[in-house]
Amino acid sequence: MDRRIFGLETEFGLNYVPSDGRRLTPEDAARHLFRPVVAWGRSSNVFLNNGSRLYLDVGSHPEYATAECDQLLQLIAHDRAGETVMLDLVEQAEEQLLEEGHEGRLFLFKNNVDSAGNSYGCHENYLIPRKVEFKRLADMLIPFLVTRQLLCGAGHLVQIEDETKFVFSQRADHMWEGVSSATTRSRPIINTRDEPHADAQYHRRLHVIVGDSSMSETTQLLKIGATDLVLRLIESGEIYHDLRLENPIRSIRSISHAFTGQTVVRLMSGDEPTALQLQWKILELVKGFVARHGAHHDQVERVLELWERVLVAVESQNFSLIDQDIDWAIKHKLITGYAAKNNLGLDSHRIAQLNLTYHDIDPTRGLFHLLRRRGLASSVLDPQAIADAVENPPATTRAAIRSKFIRAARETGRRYSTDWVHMKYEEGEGGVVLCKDPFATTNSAVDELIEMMRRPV
Ligand SMILES: Nc1ncnc2c1ncn2[C@@H]1O[C@H](COP(=O)(O)OP(=O)(O)OP(=O)(O)O)[C@@H](O)[C@H]1O
Ligand SMILES: [Mg+2]
Repeated sequence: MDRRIFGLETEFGLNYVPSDGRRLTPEDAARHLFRPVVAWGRSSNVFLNNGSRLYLDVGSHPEYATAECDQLLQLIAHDRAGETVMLDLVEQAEEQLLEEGHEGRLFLFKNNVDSAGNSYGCHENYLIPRKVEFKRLADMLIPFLVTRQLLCGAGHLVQIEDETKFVFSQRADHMWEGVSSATTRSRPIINTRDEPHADAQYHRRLHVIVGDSSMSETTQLLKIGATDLVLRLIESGEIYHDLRLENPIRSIRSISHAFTGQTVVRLMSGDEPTALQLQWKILELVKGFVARHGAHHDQVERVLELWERVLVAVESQNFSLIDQDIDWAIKHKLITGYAAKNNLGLDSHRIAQLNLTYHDIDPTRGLFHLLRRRGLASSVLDPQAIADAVENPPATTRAAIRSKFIRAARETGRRYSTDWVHMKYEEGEGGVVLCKDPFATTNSAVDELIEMMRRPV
């Protein structure tokens, strides 16, 4: 697939810390956070002008799902825009709370585990051709996803047999199955719920729920860029080695916990490569594929260079090669440096605090953002691209149609509703348009609805 639709869903951790001793339950804090959203859209589940979806499910983890994107940097910009949207809500909520006599701060974390041990996700969505047999795709993709934590884990602290250890991944300990249709009860690596948000005859939406959220744009680039390349290789139908794992869930955990890349993973074929060897093998296959077919976008070389550099860094245990680029390595340097300087064990409360504050999305408070300002963490985007993505949809996908529709409805004050594929005008003669093609940027039937809205009822 030459052009692919991508979307990223991020659930945030939320914490309210009162300075007047008056606590709020997480649900209450989330409700306060979403008050302006409900005022704007009469619901806690809305689509914004930039084509994204902002919502609060049951519970207290606000979610931002990017609009459909078809380019890597565009996707990263739209994901970062979600942080800006959330920060704006935090500011409004804190003011409102103060007016009601609550003095305190709201914290939002782009991480995957809260202090009570609950996990929440960062889901990746990839449009794939229906004709690729799903079982074959999953068989090939899962070995990559299980070992992908070497490339893009967010780093975490886990207690293993009385010892607190630094591990690769936040999500690894919270995955329970390889492939299934559930997302919460039994968390699978790949979710098979078949909702393509596109023409089901030709397309599927692959829903990957195993990934850690990324603070670093560079890590995000590698995470999505490498996965897209592996998907292209699978989609091509070219020969691929049988790398099926005997026990993906056992492997994902042991790889994360060992934090060496040297964990042996048993394959169904009987082979026993290490996690690193598996990654080298997949990188070699992808490089061969790119050499034969050429790069399909201008970031491919950058993705391959980063991918290789991470594997060299893990193999040589020389993390300085990647400690400005990859979340786990940036965080590992921060934590081990601080622990050594202050003579603290990894089980110390202050170290746990660093592990959390790394993910605080507030640019003045969050440790990742602090490191970036000091030149100790790289980025890939021009900040203007993020500001643009807060206001505007990707111009190259269906999000442009949705955005135009929402703007017109709000300008005219008409009643409307939308989801990923439907645009519905709910007044007068009204009507609903199904926009099945996620690559389309215009739709004449939607334009007619807009015309209708502009006419007096
Ligand atoms: N045809 C498509 N192919 C791939 N991704 C798509 C397509 N259409 C929309 N998306 C993306 O899929 C994501 C859907 O997010 P949403 O949160 O609505 O997902 P969901 O599957 O309904 O999950 P849940 O409601 O359980 O969180 C968005 O990021 C969106 O941009
Ligand atoms: Mg979602």
